[in-house]
Amino acid sequence: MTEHVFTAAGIRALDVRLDAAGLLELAMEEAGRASAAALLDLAAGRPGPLALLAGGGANGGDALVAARHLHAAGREVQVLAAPGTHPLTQRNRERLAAVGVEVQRLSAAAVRALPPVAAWADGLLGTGVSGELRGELAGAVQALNARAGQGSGEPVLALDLPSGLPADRASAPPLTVQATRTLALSGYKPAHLFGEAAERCGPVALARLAVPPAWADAEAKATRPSDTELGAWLPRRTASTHKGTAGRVWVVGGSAGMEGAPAMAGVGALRAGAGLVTLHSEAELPLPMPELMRTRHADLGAWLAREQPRPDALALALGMGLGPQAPALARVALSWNIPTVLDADALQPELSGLGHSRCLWTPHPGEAARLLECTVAEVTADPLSAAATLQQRYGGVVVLKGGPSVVAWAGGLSVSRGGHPGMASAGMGDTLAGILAALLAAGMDSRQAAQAGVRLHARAGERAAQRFGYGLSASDVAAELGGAWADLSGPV
Ligand SMILES: NC(=O)C1=CN([C@@H]2O[C@H](COP(=O)(O)OP(=O)(O)OC[C@H]3O[C@@H](n4cnc5c(N)ncnc54)[C@H](OP(=O)(O)O)[C@@H]3O)[C@@H](O)[C@H]2O)[C@@H](O)CC1
Ligand SMILES: Nc1ncnc2c1ncn2[C@@H]1O[C@H](COP(=O)(O)OP(=O)(O)O)[C@@H](O)[C@H]1O
Repeated sequence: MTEHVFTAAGIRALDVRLDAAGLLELAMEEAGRASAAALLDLAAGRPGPLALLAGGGANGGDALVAARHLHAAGREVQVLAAPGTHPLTQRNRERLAAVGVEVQRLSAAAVRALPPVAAWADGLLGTGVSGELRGELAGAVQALNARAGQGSGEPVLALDLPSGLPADRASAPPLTVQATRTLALSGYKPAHLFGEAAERCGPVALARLAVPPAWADAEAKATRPSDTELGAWLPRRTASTHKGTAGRVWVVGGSAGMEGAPAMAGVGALRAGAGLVTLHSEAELPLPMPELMRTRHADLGAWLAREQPRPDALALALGMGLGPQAPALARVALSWNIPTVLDADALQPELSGLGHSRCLWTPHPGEAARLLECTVAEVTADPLSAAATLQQRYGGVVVLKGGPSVVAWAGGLSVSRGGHPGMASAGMGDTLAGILAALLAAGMDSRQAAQAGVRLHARAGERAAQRFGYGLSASDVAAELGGAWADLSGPV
């Protein structure tokens, strides 16, 4: 099932819909029940009470509901709460009192004074945070981090978000809760997925809540498609498929000293099912697999100018190690209007506006910063917005690579799952460019090819990491593509 990624504004809009339908209170009840279950799981095997911290807003309401469910399950709870500002939070505080649970006033001193606990729930602040933490919440968060970080072993479950962490950004302010785990409510937020913010969350689990899918689709900023959905898009071979119909890929790249990049792209294309892969270069390229074909050109520009796009299924991957002539060659390739992946040296600002519906741009954050004429930090602080802006400026479909990668098309965004930190090594992006070209050559549309190709690559990385760990190389990842394909779509 598709998961959603919401900004804080998206959650506010969703809450307005829930409220209008009389469902917001039920959603808080569900959030609290899921939080109680997640806290029990985190505390499993640890002695002592469960401590719940509640802020004044709806995030605090979730914590108070969780406390009621834990109490009903026979667990000892210690509840520290700020005065309720949200009506549902006040109501749940009254309900907690009615079942006999005492609520202490939240303060840093009260956090420090609690006896050893089995685990903490941080329900101080969720998507409603604005600015740096202030007042008693700042003190309480410092006291919590000090306790949990001082070898007490007391784990912290963040409800929706670690308090103080803005939902929409990958960067993190100096003071936020450092969570052991986070339970995302309704959907993921950008902070759960990217950069330093994701590190403050720890591993993130999702509690969907009973939100109608159409509302989630309407209010989400991005989706996170499941492997089953992506696998269903992958092309299927039949007994009558032959190499000419499986898809033909031309890789155009390489220059003196950069001979490996197009070769890696070629391997990626072959391993992703392309029937015929030819490397075109002015340089003498290595052939890491004898199944690859290679044509050396005296002048790539003159060759491309003479060539006509073939009528048979053909996709281009252009730019890997190509050097300064890449943008001029990319211009010619784009004028052919055939499925094309532009990578590495072909990712240049002068190509702005030239993308078409069958072309993919595959920048890493450094290349994205060059294309957007901004800093890398600006790209990585908000990868969803950066990918959307790139798509608007360049056209076609954009794959902003990273852990995770973002795919942007006209009118939509998706975030990839999985991958492995060992994939931060040379040639990994070249392999991806080849995979994407193979999927385009097999007839997939560019949006689906981008989403499925990025996940195939990430899945192959996960599989290769089981064997090679951090010593992962792009060739190891390519070798796992067949297995990754089977994981997504079942045996071929
Ligand atoms: N559909 C869903 O997913 C559902 C989500 N739900 C939950 O709702 C949560 C969002 O709740 P929310 O909008 O009430 O905001 P929330 O995070 O509690 O913060 C507001 C409070 O924080 C305070 N405050 C703000 N900044 C501050 C600062 N820097 N330093 C100190 N204080 C600061 C602010 O005070 P004020 O600024 O008003 O003085 C106000 O009291 C969401 O994360 C999820 O947990 C479910 O319950 C229902 C369905
Ligand atoms: N930490 C990570 N987690 C998941 N995937 C990653 C991670 N680091 C890098 N990758 C993936 O590896 C690839 C690296 O691409 P790129 O930087 O272009 O490599 P190169 O230019 O060396 O070929 C991208 O597809 C990216 O998504």
